[in-house]
Amino acid sequence: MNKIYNPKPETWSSILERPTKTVDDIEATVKEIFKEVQKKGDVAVAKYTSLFDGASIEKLEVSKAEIEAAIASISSELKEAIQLAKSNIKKFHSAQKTERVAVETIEGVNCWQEKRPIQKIGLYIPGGTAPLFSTVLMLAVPAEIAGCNEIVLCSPPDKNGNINPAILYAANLCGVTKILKVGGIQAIAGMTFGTETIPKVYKIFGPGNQFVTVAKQLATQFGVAIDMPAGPSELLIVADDTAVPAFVASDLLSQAEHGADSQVILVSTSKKIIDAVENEIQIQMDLLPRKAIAEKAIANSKLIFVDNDTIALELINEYGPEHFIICSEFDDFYSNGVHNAGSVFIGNYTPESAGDYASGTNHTLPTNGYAKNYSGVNLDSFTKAMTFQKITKKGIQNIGKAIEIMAEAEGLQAHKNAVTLRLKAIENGK
Ligand SMILES: NC(=O)c1ccc[n+]([C@@H]2O[C@H](COP(=O)([O-])OP(=O)(O)OC[C@H]3O[C@@H](n4cnc5c(N)ncnc54)[C@H](O)[C@@H]3O)[C@@H](O)[C@H]2O)c1
Ligand SMILES: N[C@H](CO)Cc1c[nH]c[nH+]1
Ligand SMILES: [Zn+2]
Repeated sequence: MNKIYNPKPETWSSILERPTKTVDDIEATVKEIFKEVQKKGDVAVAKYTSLFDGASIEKLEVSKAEIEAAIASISSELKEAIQLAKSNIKKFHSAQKTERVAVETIEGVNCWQEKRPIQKIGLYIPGGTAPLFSTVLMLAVPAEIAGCNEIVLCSPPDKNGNINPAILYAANLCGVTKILKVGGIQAIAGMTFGTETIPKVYKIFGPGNQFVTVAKQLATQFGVAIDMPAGPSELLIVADDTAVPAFVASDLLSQAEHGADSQVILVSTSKKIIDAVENEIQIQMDLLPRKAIAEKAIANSKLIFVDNDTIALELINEYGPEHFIICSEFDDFYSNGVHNAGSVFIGNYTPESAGDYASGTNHTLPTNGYAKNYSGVNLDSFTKAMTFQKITKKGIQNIGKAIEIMAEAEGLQAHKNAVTLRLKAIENGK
């Protein structure tokens, strides 16, 4: 890991640069695959599934028999763990429901806002190097609460053409309506244009590698909404002498093991903690089954010493991490002062893994600095806010003159007439 002491603010952006490929590196491939899927549908999907996943798929859609076999293969221990996580995710996301907002802005002018579910949605569940069935819970549970009625799920098949049984189990448990064996760019293209087998959706959700993330961004150019760019995982920890080095190292490794392009950063006001964490990382990393992956991410990662908490907070807000862990005596200072982070974890007993699986918060979060302008997935991600209004005769009299004057000033006579005709009708006793 690179240790950096008191970096100057003008060097922060280069020090904190993400190790991910840039959009430009990937865009040409994404565009080519989109074009082909749009033109050739399932044939193109099959071609790219064979190329990138090494699988030859006869039937893209997962059958009932495959789902039943998956349910039977899951241990009762895992089923119980999934149930506990689902229950907490459901509790936290149900509490995010907002009431209908209704206001009489002026006598006779009634305005209100109501939420409506997005009817057709697509969920992308990563499966390249680890089958992230926990992501099914994070997306399908709030989708069900919101009332989305068509929930399509895409996940890459393994070489034998199968999706991991835990993904199928969780999808079935959470009301997914169609499961398709397709991943990567070809899955996002399929849900964008629709193919013979993959339904076209209105909004695509879910994390993925850089190929998936760039594909989701391209999908928006074809009229499909996306949740946000949720790419390779990131974690920034701020720790002082009250932190436990072994805990801090375990958290950093938990996100490093996602992928070689994950980024983990420690910011500290204590040189002692930096050295102790560095030592612990080496000890713990050697024992990990995914050591080869974690090692690459750790090689890119940074241990940064700063003189005080004010500088640390500025640097953290400049970076905008997906996950932010606070292990500091001054946790209120950091939690009140952080503006740019996807999800915040406070205290020595709040590992990031809790949010990944079971505490109840959502783990689909903005990466690559997008925490500066995007929220993570939440209940509102699955709804649209629609406004309504009903105006009485008294109401149009109250606002009519203002509308006429404003329409006239914009040079829009027809707008003005729509009010004038009504005001005259009221004057004439109609
Ligand atoms: N931000 C979040 O909320 C969040 C949550 C969970 C996971 N993640 C991230 O999701 C990612 C999952 O990545 P993954 O790779 O394991 O699974 P994935 O399902 O995202 O990607 C696998 C697919 O990528 C495609 N692909 C691979 N190499 C390619 C190439 N050279 N050209 C074109 N397409 C190619 C293949 O089609 C393959 O099916 C990780 O980076 C992890 O950190 C992020
Ligand atoms: N940490 C990931 C989000 O960046 C989510 C996840 C799923 N499973 C384990 N972790
Ligand atoms: Zn994780």
